Amino acid sequence: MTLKPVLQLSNLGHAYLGRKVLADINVTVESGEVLALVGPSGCGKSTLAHISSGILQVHEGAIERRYKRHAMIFQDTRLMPWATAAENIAYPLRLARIPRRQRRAHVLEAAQKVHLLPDDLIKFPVELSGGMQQRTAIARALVAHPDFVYYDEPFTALDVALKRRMQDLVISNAIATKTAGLFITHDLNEAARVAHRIVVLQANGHGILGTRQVPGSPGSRSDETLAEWVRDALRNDPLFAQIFDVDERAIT
Ligand SMILES: Nc1ncnc2c1ncn2[C@@H]1O[C@H](COP(=O)(O)OP(=O)(O)OP(=O)(O)O)[C@@H](O)[C@H]1O
Repeated sequence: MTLKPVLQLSNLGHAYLGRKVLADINVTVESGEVLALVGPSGCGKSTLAHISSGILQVHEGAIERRYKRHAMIFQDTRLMPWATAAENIAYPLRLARIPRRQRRAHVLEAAQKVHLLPDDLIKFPVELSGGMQQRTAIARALVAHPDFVYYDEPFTALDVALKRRMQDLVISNAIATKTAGLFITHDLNEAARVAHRIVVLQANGHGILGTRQVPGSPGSRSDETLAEWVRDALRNDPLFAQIFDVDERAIT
């Protein structure tokens, strides 16, 4: 029996005020697969994630979602400043009307996954470091056990060491829970580290330029293997040249 993709985008397109940003997008994400989406700035990556997740309405093409529950992690953590870390993490559980006494155990479990301590949980976002805030946002995304996660450049603003730790968190969670996802990033090193496959989106709403399978699987690749693969991709694979060659200002 062949498994059906958990997310299937067919001939998806989108325009803002008549200006085409996405066209002919055909993407599938298989069960347990993390698919990275890279492309030049302004090529429509976030728009694609917003349409796929239902934040934006589909105007052109079709989406089949076969996952049960999705979560989103953004670059901006979008934590509620008036609520403690624990209350922020518990928010999806409140929305799902999980009784208060059950929420605590779920919050503690999610906090443990991202290495937040009980002392951190009683703090407000302003009292947490940038890394702790991002951990809180990841815990909030994972608390309701999603089987699909949209990552919209979640770690772009973080320094190299912190970015790596956050990537490790999402990789280990995705492996442990077989969670599929769509991971948007500007960073080919990040894409190669967290994803099984990489899709490159073209600028000017011209659709998908190509797809590459990254050898091995996330979490099992050595730093050397990854560095070599990325170096080779940037030097010898024309698919990746445009990520760095095209600038949003050139888009007409
Ligand atoms: N609500 C909107 N109204 C009008 N234009 C928009 C809107 N949102 C995005 N755009 C434009 O659509 C294009 C695609 O934007 P989008 O944010 O999806 O690209 P992106 O690839 O995620 O960009 P970046 O990598 O810089 O985050 C951009 O030119 C952007 O300015």
